[in-house]
Amino acid sequence: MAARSLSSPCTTTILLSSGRWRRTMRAAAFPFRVSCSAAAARGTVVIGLAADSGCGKTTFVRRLTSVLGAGTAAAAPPWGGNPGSNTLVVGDAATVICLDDYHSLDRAGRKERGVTALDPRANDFDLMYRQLKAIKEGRAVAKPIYNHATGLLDPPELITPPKILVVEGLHPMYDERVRGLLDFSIYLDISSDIKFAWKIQRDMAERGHSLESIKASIEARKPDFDAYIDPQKQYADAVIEVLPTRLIAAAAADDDEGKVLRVKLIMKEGVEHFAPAYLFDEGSTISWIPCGRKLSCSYPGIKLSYFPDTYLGHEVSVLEMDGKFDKLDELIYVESHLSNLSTKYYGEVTQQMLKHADFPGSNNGTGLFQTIVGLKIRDLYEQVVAERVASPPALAAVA
Ligand SMILES: Nc1ncnc2c1ncn2[C@@H]1O[C@H](COP(=O)(O)OP(=O)(O)O)[C@@H](O)[C@H]1O
Ligand SMILES: O=C(COP(=O)(O)O)[C@H](O)[C@H](O)COP(=O)(O)O
Repeated sequence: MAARSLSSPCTTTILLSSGRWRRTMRAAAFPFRVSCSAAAARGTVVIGLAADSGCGKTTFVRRLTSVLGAGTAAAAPPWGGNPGSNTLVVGDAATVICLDDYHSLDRAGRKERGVTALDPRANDFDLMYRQLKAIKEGRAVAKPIYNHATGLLDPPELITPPKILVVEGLHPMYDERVRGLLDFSIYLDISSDIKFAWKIQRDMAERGHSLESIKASIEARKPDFDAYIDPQKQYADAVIEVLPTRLIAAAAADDDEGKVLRVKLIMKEGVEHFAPAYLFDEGSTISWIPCGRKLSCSYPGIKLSYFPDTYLGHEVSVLEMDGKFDKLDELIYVESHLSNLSTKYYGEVTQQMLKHADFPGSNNGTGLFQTIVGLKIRDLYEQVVAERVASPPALAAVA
């Protein structure tokens, strides 16, 4: 079959995964010569998104790819790919890979050994590191696929270096070497009761699991979550923490099944290319109830806060929103009091939120802060590229 070039100008070698895949690759091969774009040759910017299962990674990724891929094709699986692929390609702007693809044990293997998917022994961090490093340096890789439908490891798929690579999953910040490749990292910290409500609703509705089996799986995973997933938040540049509301008395809030949320955007100070967003006055401590003539609020209202704090030993700025919006278009009133949003035009946050009003969390701080983080990531990428254009890396670094 004739070789096809995906794009020009630079041809790369493919970094294969294990010997097992090497054999599969020879048989199936990829019917094209692999190339990378000039932007990728300058180095891919790598973003890590960590959270436990059912904590909203997929939902965040949908908002993020909308911001990053504006004006390009909608996110789609790789060209000619495996239907079991977990990868999303957003034109040449961004690619999102799921780190579940680096499970070294399939579902049966985990069962046999009595380990969960959260246990590092069920994951191949050496391969994860080698392949992410290769992509960051502008080389394509043949990444394995973990098929969530079958629980098996499928033949690999080709990942060419995008401008922005988002790696989402359970462990993007667990391995020191992988962590060192991240240009920016986010952790979604969802308090237990809310996480359980989200996961139960998703796994029953979309995955056909029974309530009992979901509860059993949550219990079985808890020790590994505490040991291997939760500690990653100390490394995150931004943490989105989702907590029960403080606007309603605890008992009444429980009855409401966590429908009103208090959400914190915890932003590390001193991170290169990342200037934390703020409310009214940078560095000050503010508490603001915006409800009134310009913002409609039904019970229990909305409270926004902004303050400096320390988080796991780091200086941070925190934006907090408790409550929910009644009318999303009125969010512009709140947006106009926020600064350092990295928007390209007035009202871009509100426009993004309106565009995806049907996504979960669009009426509260989860959607608002995910959108803001998405804009900050776009801005970080643009700053990195501007710097590289001004001072290109040595050719040896990307060869
Ligand atoms: N901000 C949110 N508010 C309410 N429900 C949410 C929110 N984010 C996610 N969910 C729900 O939680 C479930 C899991 O979300 P998902 O994005 O699939 O998580 P993950 O990819 O981390 O497993 C989905 O059913 C989704 O609707
Ligand atoms: O923890 C996760 C990630 O899931 P999510 O996509 O919810 O973050 C899954 O349990 C494992 O990857 C195993 O998958 P399975 O249980 O399907 O074999």
